[in-house]
Amino acid sequence: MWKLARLVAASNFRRARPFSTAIPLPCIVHKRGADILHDPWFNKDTGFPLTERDRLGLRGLLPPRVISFQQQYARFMESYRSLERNTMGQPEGVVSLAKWRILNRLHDRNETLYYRVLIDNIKDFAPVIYTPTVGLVCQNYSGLFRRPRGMYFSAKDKGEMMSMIYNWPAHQVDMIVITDGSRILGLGDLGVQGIGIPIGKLDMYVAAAGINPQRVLPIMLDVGTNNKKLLEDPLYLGLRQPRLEGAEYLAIVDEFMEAVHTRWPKAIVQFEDFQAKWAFETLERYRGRFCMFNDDVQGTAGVALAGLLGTVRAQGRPLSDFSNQKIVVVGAGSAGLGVLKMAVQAVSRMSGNNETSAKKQFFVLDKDGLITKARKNLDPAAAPFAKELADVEGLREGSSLIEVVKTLKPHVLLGLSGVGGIFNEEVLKAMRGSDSPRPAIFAMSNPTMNAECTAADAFKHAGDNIVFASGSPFENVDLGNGRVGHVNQANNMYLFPGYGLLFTDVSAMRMLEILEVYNF
Ligand SMILES: NC(=O)c1ccc[n+]([C@@H]2O[C@H](COP(=O)([O-])OP(=O)(O)OC[C@H]3O[C@@H](n4cnc5c(N)ncnc54)[C@H](O)[C@@H]3O)[C@@H](O)[C@H]2O)c1
Ligand SMILES: O=C(O)C[C@H](O)C(=O)O
Ligand SMILES: [Mg+2]
Repeated sequence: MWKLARLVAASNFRRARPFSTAIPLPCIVHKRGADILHDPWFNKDTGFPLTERDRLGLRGLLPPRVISFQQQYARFMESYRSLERNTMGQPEGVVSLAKWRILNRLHDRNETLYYRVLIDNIKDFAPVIYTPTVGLVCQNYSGLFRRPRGMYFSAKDKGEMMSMIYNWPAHQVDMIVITDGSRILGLGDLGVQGIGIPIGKLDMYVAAAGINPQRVLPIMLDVGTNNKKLLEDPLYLGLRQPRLEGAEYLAIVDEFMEAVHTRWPKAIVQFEDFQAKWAFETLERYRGRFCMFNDDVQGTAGVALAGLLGTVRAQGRPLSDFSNQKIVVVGAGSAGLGVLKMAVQAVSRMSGNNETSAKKQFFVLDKDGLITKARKNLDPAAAPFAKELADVEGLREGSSLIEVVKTLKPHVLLGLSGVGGIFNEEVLKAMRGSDSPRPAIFAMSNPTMNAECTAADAFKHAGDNIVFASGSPFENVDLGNGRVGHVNQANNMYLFPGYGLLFTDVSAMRMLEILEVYNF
C-alpha cells in the first residue's frame, strides 16, 4: 500500500511540480525579503540561489553559503535520526512528541522540504504526524501551540463567515478537512484542540495522493466544549463555553458551508471526528447540496469492507463466501454503523438478496450490549441493525460481548467502540471457538491505548491463525519458531487520500454522481 501511495504521490508531484528544488510558484510572488523567508510555502531557507536572493531582496538576510535542497534534506534527516538515538529508552509519549515537534517546526518553516521528507519516509513518519501521535498532540495542543495552521471559525463569528473565508491567502482550495472537535479519535471532546486531526489528515492527502499542499485547508469549527478540564485550563485556546446544540449548532455549520462553497464551489469538505449525532445529521443535510463526505462514517466503511473481503481471501475461500460470514461489530457509533451499512450493501449485492436478508449475519453491540428490537429508547440510527429476539437464540437484549462471542462463534469480531482493552483475554480466548478456521479480529479504535486489544494479546489468546488488523499501528508479533503474526492496519487513511485524488480530478457535479452511483 505504501509503495502504491508513494508511486501515486511521486507521479502527481512530478506532474504538478518538479520537486528537486522547490515548488514552482503557481502565480507571481508579490512578497519580498523577510516575508518570503517567513512564508513556509515559498521559503527555501539557505537553498535560495544567489540570483534569486538578488531578485527577491534576500541578499544579506541569509548566511552567504547556498546549501542545496539535497543537503538540507540530509541535514534534517540527520537531526531526526540523532533525536531518535538521543531519546532511546525514554517514555513513548515523550519520544513521539519530540518527533512531532521537529517535523512540525519544519512544516512551519519550509513546506517543500517537509513534504519531501514526509513522502520519502511515509511509513516512519505517518505515526508521528497522524495516528496515534496526533491524538497526544490534540490533547496537549494549547500548550504546544506556537503558530496557527488552517482556519478557525467559532460561534462568536456568526454572521461574519462569508467575509472571513476571504482571509485565507490561497486563491484556490480543493480539499478541506473540518472538525468540531467533539469526538477526537477515542479521546472524546477536545474542543478547539481537535484542529490537529484536520492537519494530520491533510498531510496524508499531500503525502499519499500528491494533492497540492497550497490547495488544502484544515478547519476548526469551535462551537464550545463540554470538556470540563479544558474549560478550566487557563491556557485553553478555544471558546470557554458549553457546546452549542440543536438549531444554534446547525446554524453555525450551515453558515460555514455556505461561505466555503461561495468562495470555492468545487472544494470537497471532509467531515472528521464529529460526535455521531452530528456526523449523521450533517451528512444527510449537506450530501445532496455540497461536495462533502464523512470520513468516519464512509471512509472507515470502505477500509473495513476491504479488510473483511481480504479476510475471506486469506481463508482461501471465494469472495462470494463473504455472504456466509457471521460478523460482530462492537460499537454502534458513526464508524460502527457506517461499516454495517456498507457491509450489508456489499453482501446484498454479492448474494443478490435484499438488505433485510443480508443483515441476518451482522450483530451489533453498544455500551449497553447486544442491540435488539426489544431495546427501550432504541437509537434510530442503530435501529436498522437491531436484531429480532427470535433471530438470536440463546441471547437477549443487552447480552454482553462474551455471551455474544461464545454463543454466536463469529467469523469476525470488529471493534469500533473507542474502549481500550474491551477484547480482553476471555473474549479473545472465546474466539478460538469461532466457526472460522481463520477468525478475524479487527481492533479498529484509536489511538493505541483505545484499541480493543493489542496485536500481541490477540495472537496470544485467540491463536496464531487469526487475521489481525488494527486502527493504530502495531508491530508484527513474533510467534516463536521463526513465525510471524502479521499486523494489518485498518485505518481510513488508506482510503481518503484516494477520494481526494479522484474527486479533485473530476468536477464537483461528477463527484456527486459518483457518490450517487455507489449509493454512498
Ligand atoms: N480505524 C479507523 O479508520 C477508524 C475510523 C473511525 C473511527 N475509529 C475509532 O472508532 C472509535 C469509535 O468511533 P465512533 O465515531 O464510532 O465513536 P462514537 O462515539 O460515535 O461511537 C462509539 C460507540 O461505542 C459504543 N461503546 C462504548 N462503550 C462500549 C462498550 N463497553 N461496549 C460496546 N460498545 C461500546 C458506544 O455506545 C457507541 O455506540 C474511536 O476510537 C475512533 O477513533 C477508527
Ligand atoms: O484518525 C484516524 O486515525 C482514523 C479515524 O478517522 C478515527 O477517527 O479514529
Ligand atoms: Mg476520524
